[in-house]
Amino acid sequence: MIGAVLAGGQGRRFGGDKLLFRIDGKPLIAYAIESLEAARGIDEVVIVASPKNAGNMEKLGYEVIVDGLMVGPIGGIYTALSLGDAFVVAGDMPLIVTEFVDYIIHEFRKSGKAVCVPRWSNGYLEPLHATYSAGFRKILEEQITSGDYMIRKAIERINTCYLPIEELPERWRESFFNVNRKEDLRKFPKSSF
Ligand SMILES: Nc1nc2c(ncn2[C@@H]2O[C@H](COP(=O)(O)OP(=O)(O)OP(=O)(O)O)[C@@H](O)[C@H]2O)c(=O)[nH]1
Ligand SMILES: [Mg+2]
Repeated sequence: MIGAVLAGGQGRRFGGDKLLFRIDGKPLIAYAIESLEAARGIDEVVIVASPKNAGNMEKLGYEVIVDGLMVGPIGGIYTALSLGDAFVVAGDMPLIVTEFVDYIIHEFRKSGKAVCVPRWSNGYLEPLHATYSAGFRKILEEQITSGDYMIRKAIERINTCYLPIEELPERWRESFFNVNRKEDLRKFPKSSF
């Protein structure tokens, strides 16, 4: 299983180059990469970058695959699945809990379903902290071709393994924390900002 870290955003709310912004000397995206590298269920981590970000991401020394679609996260997932089954996260999630990642991969394999995604009791999904089978690429392709870029809709079209978040260990929830604005860095415990 591939670990895919999406890096095709523009960081508009943050104000540019969010994923390379250093926290305690380390680029924001490196936190997500290292958490995935530590997961037993993940063999290799790749960065799914926009053509614009690809050069900078390669400089970090990690494997990079270019997202030529640029239609949002759905296109990043689609690109990642060209390499096989993938656990997909956003590059702006620095607090990913490795144990939670392995739990989701385990549930994905056990279920035999095309997607395994955490779900809040209000129905909200966490599609950028989820496992996707390579076969789901076909569904994503149909969805993208139709001009609808909502990942959620593609997921709801198929037989999915939903993981009820409120029933899982509470400490795992910090996995979903993502940095969208500069002030979000204040919530980041390791940061002095
Ligand atoms: N590969 C790929 N990744 C994307 C694309 N759009 C967004 N992402 C990534 O998806 C994740 C979640 O995106 P957002 O939180 O909306 O981040 P963003 O687009 O960088 O920030 P804003 O411009 O402020 O919305 C981030 O890791 C982005 O880099 C895309 O078109 N392709
Ligand atoms: Mg975000």
